[in-house]
Amino acid sequence: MANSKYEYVKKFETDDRLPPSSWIVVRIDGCHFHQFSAEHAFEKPNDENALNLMNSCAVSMLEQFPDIVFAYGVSDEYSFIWKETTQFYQRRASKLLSLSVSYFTSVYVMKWKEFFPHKELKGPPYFDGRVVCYPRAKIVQDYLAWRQVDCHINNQYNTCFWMLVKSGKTQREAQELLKGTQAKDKNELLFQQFNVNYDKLPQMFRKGSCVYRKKVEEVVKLDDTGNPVTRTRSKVAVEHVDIIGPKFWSDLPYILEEE
Ligand SMILES: Nc1nc2c(ncn2[C@@H]2O[C@H](COP(=O)(O)OP(=O)(O)OP(=O)(O)O)[C@@H](O)[C@H]2O)c(=O)[nH]1
Ligand SMILES: [Mg+2]
Repeated sequence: MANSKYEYVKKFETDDRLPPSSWIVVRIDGCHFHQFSAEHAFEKPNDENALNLMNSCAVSMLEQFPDIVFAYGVSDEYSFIWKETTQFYQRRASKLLSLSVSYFTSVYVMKWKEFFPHKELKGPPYFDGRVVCYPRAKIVQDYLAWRQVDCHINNQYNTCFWMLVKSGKTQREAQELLKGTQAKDKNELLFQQFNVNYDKLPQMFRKGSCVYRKKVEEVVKLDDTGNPVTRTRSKVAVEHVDIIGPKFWSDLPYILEEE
C-alpha cells in the first residue's frame, strides 16, 4: 500500500544509526533488583545461583548474536560489547538495545527453574539498558576495567557490611563502622573479626564474570596411522578473570582487535 495519505507519518522517525567503526557497548541492569533479590531471598551479599543465572543468560546472548564479542557481568548488570564493524540492524541503537534487553530478560525467565528449582518466580524480572559507542579498543578495555573496579569496591564493602550485620550489628551500626574506611581497613576488619581472608573468597564474587568465545581444539577422528586429527572451534565460555587488564587482552588478541 504505497503512498497512502498517512505515509507522511514516517517522516517523524529519527535516524538512530550509531557511528561506523566504533565498538558498541550495551549495558543492561536489573530494575529494582534490591527489591527483587529480597522477594526471592537471594543470599547476601552474593547469591551464587542468581549470578550463575545471569552468566547463563549472557552465554545465550553470545550464542544468539554472533557480533557480540565479549560480555562482562556483576550483580544485576551485564555489559555486551558488539564488534566495531557490526552491521546488525544497520547499527540502529533502538534495535540493538531493545533486542538485547528483551532477549536477556526472556532467557532469564526461561532459565529461572534451572537455577532455582525450589523457588517460584514471584514477579517479572525486568531490565533497563543503555548504549554507548567507543571509537577505540583501548577505551573499551578501560570501560571493562572500570566496571571491574566498581565490582571490587562494592563487593568488598558489601562483604564487610553483611558480615557485621550477620554478627549482630544493626545496619546503621555497620554503616557507621565502615564510613571512611579504606580497602586495607576492610580487609583487616574481615580478617581480625571474622577470620576471613578476602582474597580467598570466590573470584566470581570479587571480580565479576567474563563471557567470550574461547578457541578449543577438538579431535575429529583418528587418521589411518592412528594419530588424532584435530580442528579448532570456538566455544562460548564463562571465565572469572583476576584483572581484565593489558595481560588479559594480549593473551586474547582476537577478541578486541581493530579491523
Ligand atoms: N542479596 C543479593 N542481592 C543482590 C545480588 N545481586 C544484586 N543484588 C541486589 O541488586 C542491587 C543492584 O544494585 P542497583 O542496580 O543499584 O539497584 P536496583 O534496586 O536494581 O535499582 P535500579 O537498577 O536503579 O532499578 C543490589 O543493591 C542488591 O540489592 C545478590 O547476589 N544477592
Ligand atoms: Mg539494578
